[in-house]
Amino acid sequence: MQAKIDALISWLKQDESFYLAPNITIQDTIESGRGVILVEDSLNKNDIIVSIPSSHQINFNTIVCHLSHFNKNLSIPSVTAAKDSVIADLYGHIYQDKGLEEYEDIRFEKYKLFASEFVEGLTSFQLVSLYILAEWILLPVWSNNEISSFWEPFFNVWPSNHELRSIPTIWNLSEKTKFKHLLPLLTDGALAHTKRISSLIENDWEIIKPIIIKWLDSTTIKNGMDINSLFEDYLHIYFVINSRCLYCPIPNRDADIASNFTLVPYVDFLNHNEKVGEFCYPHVSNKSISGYGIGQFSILCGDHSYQTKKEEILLNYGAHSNDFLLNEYGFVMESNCWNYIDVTKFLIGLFENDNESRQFLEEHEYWGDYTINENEVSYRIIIALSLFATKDYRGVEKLMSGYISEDNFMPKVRPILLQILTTVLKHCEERHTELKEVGTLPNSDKWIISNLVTIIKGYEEILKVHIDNL
Ligand SMILES: C[S@@+](CC[C@H](N)C(=O)[O-])C[C@H]1O[C@@H](n2cnc3c(N)ncnc32)[C@H](O)[C@@H]1O
Repeated sequence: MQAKIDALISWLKQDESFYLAPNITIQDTIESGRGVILVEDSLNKNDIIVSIPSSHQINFNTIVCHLSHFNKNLSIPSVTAAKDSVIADLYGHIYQDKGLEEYEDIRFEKYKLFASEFVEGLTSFQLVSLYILAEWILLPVWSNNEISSFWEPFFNVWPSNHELRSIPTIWNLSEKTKFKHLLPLLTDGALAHTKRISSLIENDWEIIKPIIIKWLDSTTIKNGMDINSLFEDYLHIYFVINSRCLYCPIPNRDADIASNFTLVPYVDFLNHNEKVGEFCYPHVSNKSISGYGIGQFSILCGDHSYQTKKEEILLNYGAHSNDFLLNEYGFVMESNCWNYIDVTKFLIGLFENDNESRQFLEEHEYWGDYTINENEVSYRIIIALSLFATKDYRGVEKLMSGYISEDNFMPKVRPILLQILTTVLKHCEERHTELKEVGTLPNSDKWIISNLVTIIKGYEEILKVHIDNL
């Protein structure tokens, strides 16, 4: 890996606006993969840790610039206008180094399929995954390994399939996974999340698949590649993007919030910490020194300064529960204050034969979305249980409006809540035992099972706190 990281840094140094603090390095561990650590001196508030030029980021904007080098008909004026000479120079150097003539680059042929209207209609996820599939997986086959992508040093430091194997959507959608049997062992919250991402991924695949089929049909020597193997590659690429992308406004993509991201080498080595607002923070300078792209992306030191050698430099990815982290990034935290339990299924069951109460809660927008975290049982639960316990519609309306306190209802709510929490805890304990058993089976993957056990333990801790307090 060190050689690949050295190659990445040399590649980044091609652009003189690249900056890397001299006192940091990458360490690679089994627990969290690559991460950034301090090697000497200190890093203090607002110190720049790393700063990456536009030219070396992958996003909707830079991809369109690269594609338009190969496809002169592809033009999105606000994006492509400024880049022509810069990108032409860049490819000029690449061909010179390889001793190739420009016409020998197969991409002039293959990228004709990128019509302007088609590209403009894509989301960032669709374009970025399609482009990476072409540059990373297809280009070596198309060119018989003679042409490598400009982005190759970046691709080379991305996680392998094996490193991303704890992501449930991969168990759900891959034909090659060995972990489908683990899907029923997910919590309800995690499984709902898996289904949501799965349908997004399948939807995106349907949009980009016609292009991939045309590419396949026009490729004579396929080296065993077919649409199914490319789906597996796409799935891998999707989660490389998903687990490494950084929020950043992308001009012309503002209608779709999920399209506002960029992939930033080296910055994407920063691992997550649950504390919000304490660690590093990003800064995007709109001035695009490279002449194209969305701007220089920098990471600066936050309130937490670094004085100790080997201390890991961390970033907060957001206030995410373990169910979320597992689904989006394929890891969990031993202790995570953002964990919560969705107990909607258990509460809704109470109203099975009580349409009037259900309707009342629906009308007042208190039906469903019942959650508990380590600090509180949500107010929605208290409202629903107050109604269930008393059928006092007027009283509950006053409670909703804040005219009376929940203390009026708690004597009746408490025993029902206790019963629900005890039932949920029993379910968790059974699941915990089941996971331990699955973990002892030959060929079980200890790391994935331990991730699932950590999620259940987090649930048990939340439940026990509230059961003890009731
Ligand atoms: C943005 S990347 C960070 C760099 C990554 N470790 C690598 O090897 O390239 C996000 C990925 O890092 C890993 N990761 C991040 N924070 C972690 C943490 N606190 N514990 C374990 N793994 C973590 C997860 O695999 C996640 O998908």
